[in-house]
Amino acid sequence: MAQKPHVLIFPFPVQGHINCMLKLAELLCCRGLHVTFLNSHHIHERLLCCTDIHYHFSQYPTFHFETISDGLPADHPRTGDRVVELFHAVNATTKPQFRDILTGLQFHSPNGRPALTCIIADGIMSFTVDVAKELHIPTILFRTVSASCFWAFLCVPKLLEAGELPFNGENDMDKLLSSVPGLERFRMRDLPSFCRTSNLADPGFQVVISETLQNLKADGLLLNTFEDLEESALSHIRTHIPKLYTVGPLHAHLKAREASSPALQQPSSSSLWKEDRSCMAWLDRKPLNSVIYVSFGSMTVLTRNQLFEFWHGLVNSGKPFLWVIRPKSVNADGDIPAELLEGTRKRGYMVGWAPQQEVLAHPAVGGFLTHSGWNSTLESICEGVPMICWPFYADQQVNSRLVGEVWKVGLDMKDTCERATVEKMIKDLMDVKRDEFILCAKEKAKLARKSVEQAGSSHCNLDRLIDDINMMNFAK
Ligand SMILES: O=c1ccn([C@@H]2O[C@H](COP(=O)(O)OP(=O)(O)O[C@H]3O[C@H](CO)[C@@H](O)[C@H](O)[C@H]3O)[C@@H](O)[C@H]2O)c(=O)[nH]1
Ligand SMILES: C[C@H]1CC[C@@H]2C(C(=O)O)=CO[C@@H](O)[C@@H]21
Repeated sequence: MAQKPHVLIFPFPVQGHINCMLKLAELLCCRGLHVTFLNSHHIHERLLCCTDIHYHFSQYPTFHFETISDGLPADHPRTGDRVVELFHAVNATTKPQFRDILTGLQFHSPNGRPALTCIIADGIMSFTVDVAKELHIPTILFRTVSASCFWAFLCVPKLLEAGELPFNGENDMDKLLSSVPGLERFRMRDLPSFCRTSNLADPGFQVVISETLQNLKADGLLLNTFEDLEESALSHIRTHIPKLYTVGPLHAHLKAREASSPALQQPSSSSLWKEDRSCMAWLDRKPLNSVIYVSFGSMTVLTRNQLFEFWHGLVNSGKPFLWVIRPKSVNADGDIPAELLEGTRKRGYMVGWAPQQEVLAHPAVGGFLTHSGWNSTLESICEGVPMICWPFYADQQVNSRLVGEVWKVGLDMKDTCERATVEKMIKDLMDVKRDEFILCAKEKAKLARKSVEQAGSSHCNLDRLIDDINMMNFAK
């Protein structure tokens, strides 16, 4: 009998990409596939120190970790404002090492793993396709952003042709885009932050656009979304990439799988910071739907002014709040006004990192003030928790527009965090307009659950992906 396929999964080395690609890895292992998960040394050390990931994955004899350099020194902050440095380092250092690793895995390895069948690599590292092609290994790319964001990136050449880009200052920020199908509900303000430059040679802009166009060369594209959520963007993408697999929300997909297989362990954390679980006991003492949960993800950095505007807004809203302030995520020190300390002592709770999925599932949580990272957005949708969005960078500007304007499951606070706005939006989300948001949020949560159940679209698409990988294995 033929051996099971062997897939190399290779994420871009940041938290938001690791989380969903590990879930995919686990889903493939559940189906008996061999998976080698290629982490940066830096990420891997952090996972080992903050989680029980090794123990968790030891339940899958077909799973293996390998590591590679990300090219940056250990003390580099790897934050969103410095992501271009990470791109350059990966290209200069990781890319040549990747070729060596792939060559090593091309044939049966001494520890019994079969030769590689295919690669599932992060779509922001399209060099993987070129290296794999040289070795005749098929590659499916996994882009970890929303389909809508991916579509917006794909449309950039058309937006340039039509003169809607490049960005020409703050004037046209609120005009609806009109030249490209599928972007009718988006303004310049809602395009990925990398588009906010008049310099077409800007390194951030260059990287994401050229990477997106390179994605068309792969043998398929995986997205962490589901058909009912982003129908329009998906149908447009399919005109360029017919082999498209929507298998999300991956965290819910894995949860559903685990619920139906009692032998499997509960999901494991893949956090790069130690989760402070004391917030769960704090939530247990709060009334139903009363708490606003605040987190800006793993890459956002706040100025002192932004920190204090949010803080005043939260305290002035009068609502209990649970706020994740990641270590080293605020560019500020100095004194804290007494009224903020007092308001926090009465109603607030702060942690350095939280078990976010559990927090969002807690009955006391009534709203989420988020940076609109795609994982956070999907996690909130799955729990039916309405959002206030304050996008920081990259795809987040697109996601927050989806939340506020397309799905109507919350409010888009984009480009301001003035304290009065924060206070008003919290009151609107938690009280004044709560019913309308909850109605839409519950509906989306239902659709998300349906997509990952037996016969749901994401469930079927995962089957199709595995069938296609099996075909690649036979053709090897
Ligand atoms: O206290 C916390 C805060 C976050 N998380 C988890 O960390 C992940 C954060 O991911 P995401 O919400 O996507 O944000 P980023 O960390 O900022 O992720 C990067 O990757 C995402 C996927 O491409 C992009 O959408 C973002 O813009 C990009 O910054 C989520 O799974 C959260 O559950 C925790 O477990 N505990
Ligand atoms: C690290 C960030 C820059 C590009 C990546 C991305 C993408 O388009 O794939 C969007 O936001 C972040 O997840 C990534």
